[in-house]
Amino acid sequence: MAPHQAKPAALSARQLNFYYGDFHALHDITIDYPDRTVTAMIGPSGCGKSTLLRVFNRIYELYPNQRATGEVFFDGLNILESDINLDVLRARIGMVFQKPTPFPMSIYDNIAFGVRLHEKVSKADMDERVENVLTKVALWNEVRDRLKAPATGLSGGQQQRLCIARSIATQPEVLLLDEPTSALDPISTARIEELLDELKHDYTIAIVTHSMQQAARCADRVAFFYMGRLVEVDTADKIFTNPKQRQTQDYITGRFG
Ligand SMILES: Nc1ncnc2c1ncn2[C@@H]1O[C@H](COP(=O)(O)OP(=O)(O)OP(=O)(O)O)[C@@H](O)[C@H]1O
Repeated sequence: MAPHQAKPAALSARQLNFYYGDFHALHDITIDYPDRTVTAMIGPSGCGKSTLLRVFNRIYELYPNQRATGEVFFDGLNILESDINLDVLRARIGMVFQKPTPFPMSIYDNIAFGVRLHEKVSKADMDERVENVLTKVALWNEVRDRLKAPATGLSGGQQQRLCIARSIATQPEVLLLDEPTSALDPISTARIEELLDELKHDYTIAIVTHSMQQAARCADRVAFFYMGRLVEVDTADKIFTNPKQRQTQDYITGRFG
């Protein structure tokens, strides 16, 4: 691939609208998430960042009166179509939430649980899978001697790395991260940011963040949202040095939000 050739989109929304009952939360969102790229989603509280992430794995369908219109393409399919297998979709598009959400089970089983739902894996292969993903998230050395201990005994930063490990254990193609470091100390935050840099070689990543510094450090592309609309999306460099829209400029320089 030539250095400046655009990467194909792993995930694309087209004319996407989202409603909480009568409230129209997302307006005509059209955006591409290029393959194996980190896209940060920024914007003031309530602008719709988390709502958009929740559309991408159709988690909103667990709640009544929430609906999306438009199209979201993933691997050639519109994933908003009704005949999509949601278990498979959620294994292929993994999500990590703001607060670490380990299952109330052992460190090992936190990872093995999701894998067992989707695949028949021998004990030896499962052991290898667990070691592999824990190594990827730089947690293996910290937990290798207590894999059978409850995950809830880990620190917040370790729990969040475990949740990322759990998401990648089912070998997704896309990772959705909703403010994954907002509850973490600076050292755990730095480790997760380093991790994103590693993971983007294998996964397409969309991360919601309130930290401009984090977006600048981690993201290849940045999308700025305001009041349910996508104002602009561009390379991180352009958004932070020369955005096209005045609203973006105002937001990144702290004039509002
Ligand atoms: N369950 C819900 N029912 C009704 N309205 C909702 C619901 N969840 C979110 N909203 C509204 O949808 C809009 C977008 O919310 P969303 O959580 O996506 O914003 P956000 O940009 O992620 O905000 P934050 O940065 O504070 O997390 C807001 O106006 C919010 O009040």
